[in-house]
Amino acid sequence: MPEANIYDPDLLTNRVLRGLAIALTVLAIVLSALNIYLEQYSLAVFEWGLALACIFVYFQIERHKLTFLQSLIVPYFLAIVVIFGTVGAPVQNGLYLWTLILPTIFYLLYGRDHGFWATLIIGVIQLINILSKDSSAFYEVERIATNFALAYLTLWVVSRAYEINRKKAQLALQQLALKDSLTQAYNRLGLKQYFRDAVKSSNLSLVMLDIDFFKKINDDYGHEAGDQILQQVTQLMQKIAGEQSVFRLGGEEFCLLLQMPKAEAANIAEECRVLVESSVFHYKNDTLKCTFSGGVAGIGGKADKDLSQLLAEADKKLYQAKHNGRNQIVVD
Ligand SMILES: Nc1nc2c(ncn2[C@@H]2O[C@H](COP(=O)(O)OP(=O)(O)OP(=O)(O)O)[C@@H](O)[C@H]2O)c(=O)[nH]1
Repeated sequence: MPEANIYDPDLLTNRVLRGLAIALTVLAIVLSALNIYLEQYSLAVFEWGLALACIFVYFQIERHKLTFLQSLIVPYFLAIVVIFGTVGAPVQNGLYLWTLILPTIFYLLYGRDHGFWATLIIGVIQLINILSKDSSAFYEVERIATNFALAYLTLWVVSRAYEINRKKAQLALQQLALKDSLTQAYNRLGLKQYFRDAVKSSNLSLVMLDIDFFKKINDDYGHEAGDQILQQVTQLMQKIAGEQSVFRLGGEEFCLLLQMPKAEAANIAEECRVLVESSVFHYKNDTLKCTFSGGVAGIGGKADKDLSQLLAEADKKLYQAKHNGRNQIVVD
């Protein structure tokens, strides 16, 4: 199942970036004013650059137009300002301490792998930076470097652990939202997400399926028996079509979304139909039988239909299958 795009403006990463852009704009303007006062003009120029970059990124997020490359501007600009600031300023200014916020920012915004490499490279540069300074009667740069390295490593480990667990929790929640709780098949929302990605490939087919006389199963054996049939029919279809391809639309209605031409999709649906028809379902001391009907619709060479058109077309064929006596798949 595809994941949501991380540059979706409503996602946590974008909110973090927006907050960072606002905070850094204010901070960069204040610090640049201070640096102009202290006659550190080159640093002030960098800080003005950072403020402008933050304003640009903020408006890109607001306009829902931020690209991945643009999202890199603020954190990397900040890292460059901190690195150059450390090079230019005496170590007792403590400017290098700003390096400590970078692991959290990189892990939160770009995830585990990007976070790891950015944290490693920036950490090594800053350590060399600090060690290249001269010690004085009041401080030893080796001690500063050791304390910096330890604090940086601690924040690195915490940021990494946090990001790994946040990602796991996010994926678990996404899965929960996309799945039907009774059958564990993907639900309508899952279908929409899957379709959005699958539609890029040609030869996409959708089979709409509906269990025959399901109301009678409920009436004769009870709702619990009906629930069990829904679960077992799902498993049988997943066995043939694959877990990713089976969606429960609601009630006793399912669909299969298959990346193949209509004729092949009809064969898969027919295999499912034969398997369900030949299966015996057990509920307490009863043995039950059931069948389903299906209608197949397909997308041609280019993506010429949207999901609702495809569903409507498959639904029409399903209606024909019901009308023709049920327990069959209608393609044309
Ligand atoms: N057990 C169970 N029943 C459900 C669930 N959702 C919907 N139903 C029942 O499914 C039945 C659907 O009945 P109908 O729409 O009349 O369809 P049918 O009896 O299958 O008849 P045809 O589709 O025309 O073959 C209704 O009785 C619903 O109460 C569910 O989650 N569990």
